[in-house]
Amino acid sequence: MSIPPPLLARPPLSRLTSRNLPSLTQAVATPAYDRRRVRTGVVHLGVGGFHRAHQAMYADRLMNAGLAMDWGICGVGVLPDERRMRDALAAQDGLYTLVVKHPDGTLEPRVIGSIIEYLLAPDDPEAVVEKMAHPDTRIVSLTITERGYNTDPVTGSFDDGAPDIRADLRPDAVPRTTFGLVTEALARRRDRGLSPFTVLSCDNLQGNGDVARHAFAAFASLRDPDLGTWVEREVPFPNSMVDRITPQTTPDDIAMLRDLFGVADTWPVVCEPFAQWVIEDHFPAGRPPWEEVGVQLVDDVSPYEAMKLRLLNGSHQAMAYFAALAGYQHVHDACRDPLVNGFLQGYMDHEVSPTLPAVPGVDLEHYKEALLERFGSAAVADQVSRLCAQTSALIPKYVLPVLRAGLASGGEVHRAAAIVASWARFAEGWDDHGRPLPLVDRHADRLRANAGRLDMDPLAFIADQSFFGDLVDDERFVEPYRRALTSLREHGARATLAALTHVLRGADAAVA
Ligand SMILES: NC(=O)c1ccc[n+]([C@@H]2O[C@H](COP(=O)([O-])OP(=O)(O)OC[C@H]3O[C@@H](n4cnc5c(N)ncnc54)[C@H](O)[C@@H]3O)[C@@H](O)[C@H]2O)c1
Ligand SMILES: O=P(O)(O)OC[C@@H](O)[C@@H](O)[C@H](O)[C@H](O)CO
Repeated sequence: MSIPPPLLARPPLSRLTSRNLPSLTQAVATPAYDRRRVRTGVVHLGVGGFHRAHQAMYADRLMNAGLAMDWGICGVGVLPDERRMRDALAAQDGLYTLVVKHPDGTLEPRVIGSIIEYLLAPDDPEAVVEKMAHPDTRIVSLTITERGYNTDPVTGSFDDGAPDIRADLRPDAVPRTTFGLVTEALARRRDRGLSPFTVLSCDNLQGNGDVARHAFAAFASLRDPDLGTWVEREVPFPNSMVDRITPQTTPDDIAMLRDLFGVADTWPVVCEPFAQWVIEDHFPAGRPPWEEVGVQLVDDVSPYEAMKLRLLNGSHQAMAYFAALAGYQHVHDACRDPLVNGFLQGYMDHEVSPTLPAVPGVDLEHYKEALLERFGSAAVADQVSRLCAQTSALIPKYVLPVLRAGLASGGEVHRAAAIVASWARFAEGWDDHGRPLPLVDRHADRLRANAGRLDMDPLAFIADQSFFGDLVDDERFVEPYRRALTSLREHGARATLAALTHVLRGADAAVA
């Protein structure tokens, strides 16, 4: 672990490349293995911050232990925006720095070497398809975000009407989407008599492997019904739970690495110390020995997923809009506000926990305490704006299942209703100080239009069935939602949290 700032002397500056690795200061860990010996076994779609802080880090750990040299990663960018990542990695021989930020301010930089190739699908889709079709490729993994699966948030059905999907389904289409690319590779493997690769989803979705199976089989069936049946039957799609808070890289992170450690890296990644990966052990084509580096291989990942998605990601949603409305930029600042902190604790204890199954080997009370500590890390400085982005794909997955379970069991739902109200208020576009709040969401126009009608109809936001199904018909949800929304609009986020705390204190005590 490296010395926290201030360092004794400013180290000389080196551009991050293979050739410059020996000249980096010892405070920066570098690959202990010969990268020229690493062979590609995994193709990964969606090389964002998280993949580089998590799966690629585990692969690097294995290689540093002299294991899994044939499980190197070929990164793939599916969207044209990924040209920036391609260029950044290409200029650095695929290397980048992962900086673990400890709560005491200690910084732990490590150069990760496990991504040995990178292909940009919009530039060369054929190369991407052939890479996946190659016999050495045994796993195709994904972090393409929740909306990347093209599934309806309420019904879960595959959105085959999306323009890019329709284009990829045309006869003789040159594949452009994840579905087009992966399905073409699978079809070629089948036609060549090769066994399929395992598709490993690492996105935050309950049953992410099942969701992926459903989406890929649906796409393949639309292309060719026999292929759809083959995908459904033959392609393994293990579920996995992934966890490591990975904020967006900021210019300050780049400057910190340059000034304190002498590394000129155009796109490092920063993250918290905690990392967890729980995977269903279903890899007929083989897998890296992940258990050697702390990954949990289990028969059934669903309890771990439910715990993580509802407690961690759900609490992120519980905090995000209240925090943004109150004017907080960073998660740790919001979490240190006793009103936000108390709201999160109440939500976790009284609304989420009763919906969770027992999780093997996990003490839930300890897990929840640790979460609040993780959120509270000023060193990590996670962005509230990150948690508020693309959340029409998140609220239905993390919060509404808790709300529905509470309604079904006659349990407490006031806080879940207030979270939905905070989202509606956020979508109106202004914080409590009158500053604009950007709405970064694939469905921004629709959400804004729904929120724009709240003056005339307080239920306009939750009447949209594509996000909320029939919840608007349940008065046990509507009544606390309406009250929270009115309070948010008239008194603001903090006053609403204070009022909720006051009102719910009695209810919580009665249940306890
Ligand atoms: N950041 C975290 O703390 C974290 C932790 C656990 C899990 N995750 C999971 O990882 C995902 C990515 O997070 P990130 O922090 O790396 O975000 P990011 O913005 O850094 O990267 C997102 C990646 O997904 C790709 N992508 C987006 N939409 C796509 C689509 N329709 N088709 C193909 N590729 C698409 C982007 O091109 C990019 O490579 C999250 O959505 C979540 O499911 C993130
Ligand atoms: O990544 P998303 O968009 O699914 O959700 C936002 C955050 O809740 C998420 O990235 C967490 O930081 C992460 O899941 C922690 O492991």
